[in-house]
Amino acid sequence: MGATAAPLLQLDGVSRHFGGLKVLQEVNLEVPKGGVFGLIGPNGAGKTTVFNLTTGLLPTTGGSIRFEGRDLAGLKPHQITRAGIARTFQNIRIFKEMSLLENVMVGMHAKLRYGALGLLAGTGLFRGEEKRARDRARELLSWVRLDHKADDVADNLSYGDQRKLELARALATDPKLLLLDEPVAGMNSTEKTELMHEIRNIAGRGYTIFMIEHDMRFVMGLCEHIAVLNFGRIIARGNPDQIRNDPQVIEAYLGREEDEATNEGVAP
Ligand SMILES: Nc1ncnc2c1ncn2[C@@H]1O[C@H](COP(=O)(O)OP(=O)(O)OP(=O)(O)O)[C@@H](O)[C@H]1O
Repeated sequence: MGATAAPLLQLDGVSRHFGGLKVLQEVNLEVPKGGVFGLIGPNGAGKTTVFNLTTGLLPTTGGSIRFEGRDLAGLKPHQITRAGIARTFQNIRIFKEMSLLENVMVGMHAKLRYGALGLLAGTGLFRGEEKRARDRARELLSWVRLDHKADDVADNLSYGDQRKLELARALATDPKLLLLDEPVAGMNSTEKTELMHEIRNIAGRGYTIFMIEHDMRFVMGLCEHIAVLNFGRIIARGNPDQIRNDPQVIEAYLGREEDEATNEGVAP
């Protein structure tokens, strides 16, 4: 066997408790550099908590999280963004009264010398930088096929397009690792197919995608690697075929309420 490359993101024995509630217990997870990695699991399994710990929104109760070999403990969210990790949220957080272009430019402030407010005010001094930022924002919007709506107000977007805008804004921080929390929630099947294509292209540009998603067709169609979380523990890791056929995974999904299992079962 050849040497394996160091993972981009590594969770080592990570736990998170809320009072007596052990939401994550000794989670070990390695997200390799490149491609699309999926984290799945029943509702309440602890998936979003993994993202909240990785992005510094919450401290861990135990264990370590490393990004490019660097321990993230104690770093503030904006420092983690600067280190190269960006995310979207399950509940959309865009500025509805701003244009799409402005929303993406706000995402750039972590990297710009003069800050987003200076940019948006457009007051001359930093025009060169502003133009570059606008061009880049337009380019990122084109990656999710929203560039033709760049000057529209974000409030006018469909729910699916709002999710895509969030994705473009996360890319504006120039991340190496992009965390997507349920990217297709609320999308129709045409939008899902388009987004699958767009995420594949983004990964093809060298970004690593780490995605939480309930839509099994989407996960199985897009992810090279999948980990399954159940009651705060990783119960399986592997490629889509291995996950689909893993008895513990089938049990975790089919052992639940019938209506949930029907909507989200592992069989595509
Ligand atoms: N800040 C918090 N304080 C207290 N409990 C929390 C907090 N964040 C999450 N939890 C609890 O942790 C558990 C796991 O939540 P989490 O959102 O990580 O699950 P999930 O797998 O992302 O679920 P879903 O698929 O429904 O989004 C839930 O019981 C939730 O109520």
